[in-house]
Amino acid sequence: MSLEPDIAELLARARADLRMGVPVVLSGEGAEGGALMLAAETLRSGRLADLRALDGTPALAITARRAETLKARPYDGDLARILLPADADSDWVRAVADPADDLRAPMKGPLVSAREGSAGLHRLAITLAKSARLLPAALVQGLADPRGFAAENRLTLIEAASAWPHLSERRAMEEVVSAHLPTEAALNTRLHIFRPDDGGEEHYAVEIGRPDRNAPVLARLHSACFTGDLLGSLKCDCGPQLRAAMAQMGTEGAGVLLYLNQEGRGIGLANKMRAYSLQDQGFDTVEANHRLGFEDDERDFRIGADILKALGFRSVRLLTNNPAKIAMMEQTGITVTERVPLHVGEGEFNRAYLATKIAKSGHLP
Ligand SMILES: Nc1nc2c(ncn2[C@@H]2O[C@H](COP(=O)(O)OP(=O)(O)OP(=O)(O)O)[C@@H](O)[C@H]2O)c(=O)[nH]1
Ligand SMILES: [Zn+2]
Repeated sequence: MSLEPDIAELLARARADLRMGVPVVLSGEGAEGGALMLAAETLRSGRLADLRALDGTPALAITARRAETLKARPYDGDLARILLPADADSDWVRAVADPADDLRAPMKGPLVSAREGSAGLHRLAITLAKSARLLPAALVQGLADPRGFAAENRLTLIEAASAWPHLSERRAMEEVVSAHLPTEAALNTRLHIFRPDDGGEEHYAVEIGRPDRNAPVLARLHSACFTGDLLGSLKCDCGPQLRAAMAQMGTEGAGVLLYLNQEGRGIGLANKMRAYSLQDQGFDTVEANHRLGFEDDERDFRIGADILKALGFRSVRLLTNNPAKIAMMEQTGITVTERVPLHVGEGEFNRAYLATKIAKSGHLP
């Protein structure tokens, strides 16, 4: 065992740095060279000035989704590298990253995208910003000697070759603790806390009764929704779905509800509120995610399968209207013997949202 942090620990550190507005150094493979990155959302003018003092032209990396709204050319497929104009300040960078004022001030360009050179480190920078639950946009400046630069400035150094496999794989979920928790749905309820070893989000399993591990269990993969679950928001159906799922498990005497901390379909609460604000401007739930630069669903349901396996389950009767959840369960080795529909809580304020999910996100009516 070494005292040095491993790549998982370095990535956790990099996420915290980016959320504070501290730069992170990236080191690529071969022709990719090295780069300094700053998340667009937390960029401060002093740091932008320091970045400009380095050699070369910085690029603002944005996703192809965001580029589409801005009419910028995504020569790199899934992303565009916008060359930073000489007079651009931190407000300009944030305005490119954040669609809040798109309708009021649509002209940010002309935006010129880079064509030459590698976009590998720009892709890594966007992925890191996303995994820090920030807007998916980052300023990237090439560095000739990433190792030396990181050591000299005491910055976190991320090697692309070791980071990529870690960013696409899941960490093992360890159960930290469980305890009895009588609930309205069932007196015999147990709450299990699961934690990955990379400083990532904890997720919870609510076990109702003592389900047979050798038979399909009535299960629900619930994604955190602070607004719906806790505040009683009428914009979605999450709160009623959470309570109806637990009530059905209580009535049947057994079930397991996984409460996955993937707020806002995996973009985090701040970004979800940005999406809500775009919805107030007339965009639907899918369009709002795209304008922010995200895919419509950034969740990884395989985490739910991992937790089910850790609890000893192999097959489920899944309470859902979302076929993507069933597909991901099956891919991860959990058999879905039955889909149990869960239609509750439709009303005046979420009718259009639920219709959009059926029309655009493949949800079953
Ligand atoms: N980005 C974004 N997330 C939302 C919005 N409304 C609700 N959410 C999030 O969506 C997640 C719930 O997803 P749902 O689509 O209701 O449910 P599902 O889990 O895909 O499918 P079901 O199993 O059928 O309920 C929660 O994480 C909510 O925070 C929205 O307008 N934008
Ligand atoms: Zn909700």
